[in-house]
Amino acid sequence: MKRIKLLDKEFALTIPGSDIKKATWQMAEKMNQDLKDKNPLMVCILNGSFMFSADLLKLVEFPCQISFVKLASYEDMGSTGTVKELIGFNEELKGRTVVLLEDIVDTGITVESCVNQIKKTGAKEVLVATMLFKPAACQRRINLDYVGLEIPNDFIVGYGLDYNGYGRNLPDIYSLVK
Ligand SMILES: O=P(O)(O)OC[C@H]1O[C@H](OP(=O)(O)OP(=O)(O)O)[C@H](O)[C@@H]1O
Ligand SMILES: Nc1nc2[nH]cnc2c(=O)[nH]1
Repeated sequence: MKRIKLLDKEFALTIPGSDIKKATWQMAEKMNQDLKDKNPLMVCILNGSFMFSADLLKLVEFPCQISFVKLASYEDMGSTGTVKELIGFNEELKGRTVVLLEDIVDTGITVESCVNQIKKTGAKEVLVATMLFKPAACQRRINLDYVGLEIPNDFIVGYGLDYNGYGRNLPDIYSLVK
């Protein structure tokens, strides 16, 4: 099993990029059926979702607008429990179908906070797409409309996810070696 070192921590390859690619195709296929007449606003939640959003959005075949928000709740290797909004929405969301694009739903705190905020704007519906989901870590009752891969409750890096800013560019996903 391939291993890498980022700062003081060691990580082992657990999800190859080929598995991520396959899951992305499957999500896009479902979205192409569900969203073709909805003219959605696709919202990439920065930073982590930049790679997933770019790969997914190249595969969508329906008309859509694309925007970005920047939220942060994770520090070092754990959730702080609060979501900081670093860059917010500037679009009119009233009456729109909004699709949030996340790299990972872990505790669910980030996505829950974002969905609640958008609902208050009068959006018609808010859908959530996440490449990765940790069911064993999730502390919130949230509806996930599109899930790429369910994963164990381990700290991971790669494909947008970082350890103190490092590792986001890796095309595969690596798990912390304890
Ligand atoms: O379900 P949760 O426990 O809320 O965790 C999920 C969030 O954690 C990561 O963001 P992070 O706060 O690390 O910011 P980043 O995207 O800039 O890395 C990830 O991109 C999600 O937005
Ligand atoms: N890097 C990283 N960020 C996260 N944000 C929420 N869960 C994780 C995780 O497992 N790894």
